[in-house]
Amino acid sequence: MYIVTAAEMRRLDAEAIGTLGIPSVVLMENAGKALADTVASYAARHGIDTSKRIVILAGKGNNGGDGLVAARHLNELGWQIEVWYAESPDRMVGDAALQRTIICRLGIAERIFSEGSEPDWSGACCIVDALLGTGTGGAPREPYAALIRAANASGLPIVAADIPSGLDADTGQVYDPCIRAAATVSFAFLKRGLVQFPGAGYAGESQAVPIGIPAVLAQQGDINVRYLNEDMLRQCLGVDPHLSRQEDTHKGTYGHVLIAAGSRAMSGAGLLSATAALRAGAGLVTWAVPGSLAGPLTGVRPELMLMPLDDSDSGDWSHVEPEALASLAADRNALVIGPGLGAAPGGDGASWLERLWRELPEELPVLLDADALNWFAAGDSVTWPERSGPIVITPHPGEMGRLAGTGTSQVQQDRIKSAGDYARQHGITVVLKGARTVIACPDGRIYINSTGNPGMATGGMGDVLSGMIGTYLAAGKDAASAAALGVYLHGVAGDRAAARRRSAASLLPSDLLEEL
Ligand SMILES: NC(=O)C1=CN([C@@H]2O[C@H](COP(=O)(O)OP(=O)(O)OC[C@H]3O[C@@H](n4cnc5c(N)ncnc54)[C@H](O)[C@@H]3O)[C@@H](O)[C@H]2O)[C@H](O)CC1
Ligand SMILES: [K+]
Repeated sequence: MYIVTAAEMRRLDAEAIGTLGIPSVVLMENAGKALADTVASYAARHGIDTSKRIVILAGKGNNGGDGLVAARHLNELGWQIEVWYAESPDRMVGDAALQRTIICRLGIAERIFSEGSEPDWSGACCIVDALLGTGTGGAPREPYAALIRAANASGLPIVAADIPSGLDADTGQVYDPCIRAAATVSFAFLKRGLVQFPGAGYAGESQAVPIGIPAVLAQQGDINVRYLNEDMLRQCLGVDPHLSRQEDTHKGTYGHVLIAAGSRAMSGAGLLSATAALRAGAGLVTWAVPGSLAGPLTGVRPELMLMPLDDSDSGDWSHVEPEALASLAADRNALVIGPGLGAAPGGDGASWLERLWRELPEELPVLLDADALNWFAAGDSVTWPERSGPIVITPHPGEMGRLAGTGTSQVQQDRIKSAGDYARQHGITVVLKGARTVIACPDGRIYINSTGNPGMATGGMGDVLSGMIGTYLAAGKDAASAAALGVYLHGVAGDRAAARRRSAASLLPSDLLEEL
């Protein structure tokens, strides 16, 4: 499923009309009919009393035109319709003006909004928001803003056409005000703003509906952001989300993961990551730890191979030589480094990592997480080493902000762009964690995850994810597939664990290990 920006949508729209010759009014008809169908199915599913009026809020652009088509189809169902224009409908042009003429001829009730005259919400059962769509720029101006505020204050369920009015279609940022929709029907393709927060929270249940723009246009048109679900994993990435195994395989088939993680205060981070690697299906997992921790950790997880590295009794990585870790990596299939490492060796973790790069096998896939990212970000160099093996990083927004030198809030303002730009510029795979994790590949492909829940916002969840992706890298999957598979299944495990506990709040990373 493709996810587009407003500009990409306009381009595809223009190609469908100009190159393929599909009349624009046909697209509008399909959009409006899909909007009416969504309203009807929403009303049926939620037991809405449709003997009351449906208020259709229409702007003067084509989004308003879609609303008028929906008004006509809902009128056909025998529902009471009242169209409220944000501004004089005489200002409508083209297809939208045509729809308005039809509405007039049908005698459907229409009013123009102004201060002091607003819909009688008490007589209404739901609202259709067809005020502003992808042709909008900036915060809604008056009188659109007042109408949006009034609609939100009505307490009625709102079904939005294409995007909730007031949402930035490209970034997921919301202007003040923004429609709080119960459902959003997005035409042809999902818009980026619907799958990134806070926008995703304003869109309610969102879905894309076909309106006659062939998907092949998106395929040919360099649209490289996709929604990550099982179909996408199978069809685009060629991976089996159920991880079925061939009979004729052995532990070597599934790879040997080396996890470099944990320090005295955060040994659990390493244990979670290494256990997740096992549960994700690794053939073998070696957990490298500062030597003075090895005693108490021996046997805590019998399947793990524990490899103590000389730490001069520090209990952390400050005195572990990178060359000692690199020598362990020699016959392993992937390295995960970062969870719970603690303070940087000699206060200069970047130099430590540089020494590590020099000694690591050139083709070994490496995943860097947590403290390893902070060590790198604190260094002078902003370039990642050139290696034949892939590099995957799994930052949360704070770590991403430090790496990119921009700060957390800038990252969050446009997560897709932040992760995408960094991946392309540095030639590495970026997993930007958070609600709707973004996976960005060096070749420009981007996947937005569809699984997971807010119960996963708790310390240790990232450690589980890094171990899982490490396993898929060790099993020979390319970086994009390993990252996408790990992120997707991590979310599925979180969703199952939350359902089993009947509580997201009480979810622990260890619960996910049981679900894997
Ligand atoms: N995707 C498709 O192929 C189809 C999409 N359709 C619908 O068309 C809209 C986009 O229509 P457009 O006319 O370009 O823009 P809008 O309806 O979003 O309205 C823009 C309208 O509002 C004015 N305006 C701009 N910014 C503001 C603002 N901040 N505040 C107030 N007013 C603003 C501007 O002057 C315009 O007049 C898309 O979302 C779909 O719903 C087609 O119907 C079917 C094909
Ligand atoms: K809208």
